[in-house]
Amino acid sequence: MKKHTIVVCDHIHEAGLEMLRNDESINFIMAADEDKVKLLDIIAKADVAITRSSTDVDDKFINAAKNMKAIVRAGVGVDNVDIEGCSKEGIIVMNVPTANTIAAVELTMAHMLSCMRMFPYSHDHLKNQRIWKREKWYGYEMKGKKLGVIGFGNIGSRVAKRAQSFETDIVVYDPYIHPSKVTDCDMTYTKDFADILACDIITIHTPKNQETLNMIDEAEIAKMKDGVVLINCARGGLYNEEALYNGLKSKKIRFAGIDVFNKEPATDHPLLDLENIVVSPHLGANTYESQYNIGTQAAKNAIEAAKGISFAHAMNLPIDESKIPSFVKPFLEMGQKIGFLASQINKSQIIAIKVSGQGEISNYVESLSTFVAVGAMSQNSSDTINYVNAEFVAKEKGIKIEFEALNDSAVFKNLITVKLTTAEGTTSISSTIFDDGVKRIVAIDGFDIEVALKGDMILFKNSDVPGVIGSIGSTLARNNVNISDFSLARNKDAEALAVILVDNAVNEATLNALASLEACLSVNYARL
Ligand SMILES: NC(=O)C1=CN([C@@H]2O[C@H](COP(=O)(O)OP(=O)(O)OC[C@H]3O[C@@H](n4cnc5c(N)ncnc54)[C@H](O)[C@@H]3O)[C@@H](O)[C@H]2O)C=CC1
Ligand SMILES: O=C(O)CCC(=O)C(=O)O
Repeated sequence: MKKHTIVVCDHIHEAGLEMLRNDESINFIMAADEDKVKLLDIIAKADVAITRSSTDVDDKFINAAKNMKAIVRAGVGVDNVDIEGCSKEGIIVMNVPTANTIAAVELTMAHMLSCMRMFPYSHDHLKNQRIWKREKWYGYEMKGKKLGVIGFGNIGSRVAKRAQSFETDIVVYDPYIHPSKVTDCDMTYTKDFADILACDIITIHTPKNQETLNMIDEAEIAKMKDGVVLINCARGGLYNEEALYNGLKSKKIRFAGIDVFNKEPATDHPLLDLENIVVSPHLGANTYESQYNIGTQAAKNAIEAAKGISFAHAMNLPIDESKIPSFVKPFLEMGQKIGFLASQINKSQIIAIKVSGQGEISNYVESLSTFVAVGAMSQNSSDTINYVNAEFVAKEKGIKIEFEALNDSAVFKNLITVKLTTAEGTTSISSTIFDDGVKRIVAIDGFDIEVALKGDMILFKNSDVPGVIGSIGSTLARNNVNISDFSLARNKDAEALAVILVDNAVNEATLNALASLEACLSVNYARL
């Protein structure tokens, strides 16, 4: 079996490392403690890399990453990843967008309250200097103050909600959202940045890019209230650091809470010399819960990307995400998984891939076909297949990719059907996503079946005679395979198909034992 190499470039949670170690198809290399120059040699072998903010994905990294299919940024911000450079080399960039949201929100609140009450300073006075001087430590209340929130995404919106419970008035600036997202929460939405500058406390939660770099500079600080409090737990440089220093020094800015710096590590930064600043060394994501979530999600996404099953939260897709409604992306991911599944059921040389869409998803069937092709061609290919090169590789291999929009389904709001034709014949799989968000297969080769699209799956086709379910169950039990879900369907030709989800990997001997059951017509095994 060809092993896929995943290199972990920065520290992630042990649970994520364990997932990489335990997957027999993964060659896992831990390089978090390697010197960044040596790392360049190591990533030359990598199919996928997992990075955090300590590893810059720059031109040196990209040039060294000769085999790289994908990079998983184990966190949100991708400002240290050259996404355009990656796209040119066909490298998919993925992030883990919500796993550390709460950690970052709560750290922001800690900074805000620390600034309002100068808490770390009074703590230091008593604890380290043994001075009891209550009259020195008068702070301010959050109640009745105006908090300006720049960026109302996952983190900003939750910071705003938490501050609201302190009876703080919230003013939000985020030109990329619908104002009702803010006004529905009884907060004020503004398009005028001056309204933010007029607040008592300002916190920023945007990505760092050309538009947001130095968003708060000398001119903006000059327009602020005297005694304003500024918080930055997003990225260094969103507040110009020199302007921030000057504002704090002159006491125009009363206090600042800063988790992030333009250049990190920042142990020698002039801001650290000031006495009206609370700092932390980029700890936004540092909770046990968040690191567990990020580590395991990054590992799962890296494994799936290495195998070509899916590229969750890909940021450089061949389609403009801002032009597709949010319901489409999970269908694209599902399409890739279905392609991958079909290629495990029908293992011969691929001749054609046809994708049909019904419902609103039919408007996106061309993009869907690219995702299905990536999934289908990844299984038995020594090439690196991704969204960027899938069409080209298919053409080279003589694989025909077709797509069509069909009339709405009588049953499903949205339905996609993938037909994979190989030298052995055609396999057809239909799938949908129900309102609960779970991706489900609803038909395989004409059998109407309902089964979740995940995990280890045995597809057992048999003549529809009594006693088959029992003998499948006892064969699996004898081979220590635990069934987690069993779905059964029949067709009009007196045949039945069982799709059995199992808890652990199934070996060749077990599959042979199933194949030898009297009524068996075929057995297939797929791993998603
Ligand atoms: N300190 C830390 O350890 C952490 C820092 N972060 C940083 O926080 C940032 C925000 O994270 P999330 O809320 O999860 O991202 P998100 O993508 O959910 O939200 C970002 C929001 O900023 C808005 N935005 C973009 N450009 C803007 C502009 N010019 N003006 C106003 N709003 C603008 C977007 O419309 C979006 O609503 C990340 O990009 C990352 O850099 C995230 C996690 C941990
Ligand atoms: O894990 C990290 O590198 C810090 C988290 C962070 O800054 C992010 O997720 O954007």
